[in-house]
Amino acid sequence: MSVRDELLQRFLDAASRGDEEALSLMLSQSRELLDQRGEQGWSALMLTARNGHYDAARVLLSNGCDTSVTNRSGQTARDVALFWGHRHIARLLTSSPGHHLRQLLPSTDTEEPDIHFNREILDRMSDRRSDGEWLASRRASPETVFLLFHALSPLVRSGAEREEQIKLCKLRSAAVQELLTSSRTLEVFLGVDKQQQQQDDDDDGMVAWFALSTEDDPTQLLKDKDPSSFFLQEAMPGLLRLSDDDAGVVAQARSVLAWHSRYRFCPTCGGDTKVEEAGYKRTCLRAGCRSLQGVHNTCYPRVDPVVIMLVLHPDGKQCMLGRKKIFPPGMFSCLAGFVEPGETLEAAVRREVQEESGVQVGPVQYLSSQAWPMPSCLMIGCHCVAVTTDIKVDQNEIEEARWFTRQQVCRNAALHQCLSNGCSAVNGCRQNESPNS
Ligand SMILES: NC(=O)c1ccc[n+]([C@@H]2O[C@H](COP(=O)([O-])OP(=O)(O)OC[C@H]3O[C@@H](n4cnc5c(N)ncnc54)[C@H](O)[C@@H]3O)[C@@H](O)[C@H]2O)c1
Ligand SMILES: [Mg+2]
Ligand SMILES: [Mg+2]
Ligand SMILES: [Mg+2]
Ligand SMILES: [Zn+2]
Repeated sequence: MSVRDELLQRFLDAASRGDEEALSLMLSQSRELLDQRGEQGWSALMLTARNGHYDAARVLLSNGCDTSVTNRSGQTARDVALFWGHRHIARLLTSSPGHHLRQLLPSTDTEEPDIHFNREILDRMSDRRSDGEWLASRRASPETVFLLFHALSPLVRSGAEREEQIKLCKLRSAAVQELLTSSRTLEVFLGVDKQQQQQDDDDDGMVAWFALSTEDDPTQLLKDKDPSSFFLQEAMPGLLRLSDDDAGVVAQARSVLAWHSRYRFCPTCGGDTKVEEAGYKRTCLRAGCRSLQGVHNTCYPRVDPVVIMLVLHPDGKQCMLGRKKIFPPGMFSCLAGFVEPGETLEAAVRREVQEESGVQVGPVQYLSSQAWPMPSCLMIGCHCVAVTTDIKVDQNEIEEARWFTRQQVCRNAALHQCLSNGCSAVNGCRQNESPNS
């Protein structure tokens, strides 16, 4: 027997006996022993699992041994532990695969980021939605703010400070009298100004905000109200040009209005509906409809959960970005996809990444979320770590996906910033550079 073989035999014997001290000492002198295998392909970890030596198994794990290897019968150390009835060791080995991958996930101990569409300047005061008297008094108050929408586009004007920025037109009661009484107007109570609320806790002092959606031809409306105002043409990237305060209000208003525009009839029986709760409910008008018995989510504004994930390479130095065919040239983004019924966020992340890029994902970690009012998604941002690295895009949805280094992404972060601030040169920026350039 060679010196090497003799050393390996002594190492495997120590594992069989559960001699932690001997294992630690031998590993400190000769690390390559860790995953070496002896007769029938048995590793030291398998031998500790066979003989129920929990602490010795932990010594091997803390040295980073590979839990996925199998012996000649195709068993992993966990299989061996289960076969011999050592369930505590099997549990130890269950929590270990992917442990080193989990360490690649960033710390979750960070502040909630200030993301476009997420700022809430209004207290929604949902308890007031059925208080007709109070709503009528707010509607009539000269302080009340009305936002006007047509075909889901808000009425805006150019920002004073920066040319690329746009501002919501905040109309007062006198300017919208006609609209308020028109059957072609839909009204949604959005809430009251949080800042004003803090200064003045008298109910009448509250500054209420409403969204009004009009079916009327906007040309005439604009001429009457404010000649410098206009209905925003395209939601993307138009809505990115709003300030964070305005964007938060639009996220709420646009999502609710989009729901009204798509759910005019009862989803249960197809009957006509009436709007209730200040724009937050549609109730079926057909007597006997099942939706009138008990509480049904079909009567309330819908939100579609979508996972959006940054896939980290197992080397910890790269991440995956992809591009859809419909993206402007040069634009890459995180992969994303709708959560399906009966699915957890983690499962949705793994499935969408696999479908779109062919890459298998291990650990998944939630980061933060974003309201996405096109028309009404909740983007659920996650980090995850890949356990395979070969990319094979689905070709239907994703045209290309690649691994990018940290430097490549950082170089383009400035461009992203530029996009989220509503840079007027967005198209130029996106076309001129890609994360790979
Ligand atoms: N990086 C991004 O891709 C990104 C960024 C910001 C926002 N979003 C939003 O996320 C949403 C989902 O992303 P995706 O398009 O990659 O999803 P996806 O990968 O699940 O694919 C979309 C397709 O899934 C089907 N689908 C399944 N459930 C659906 C549902 N509830 N509504 C609509 N279609 C459904 C449709 O065929 C649709 O074409 C998009 O609407 C987009 O507005 C995506
Ligand atoms: Mg997708
Ligand atoms: Mg998909
Ligand atoms: Mg999908
Ligand atoms: Zn019905």
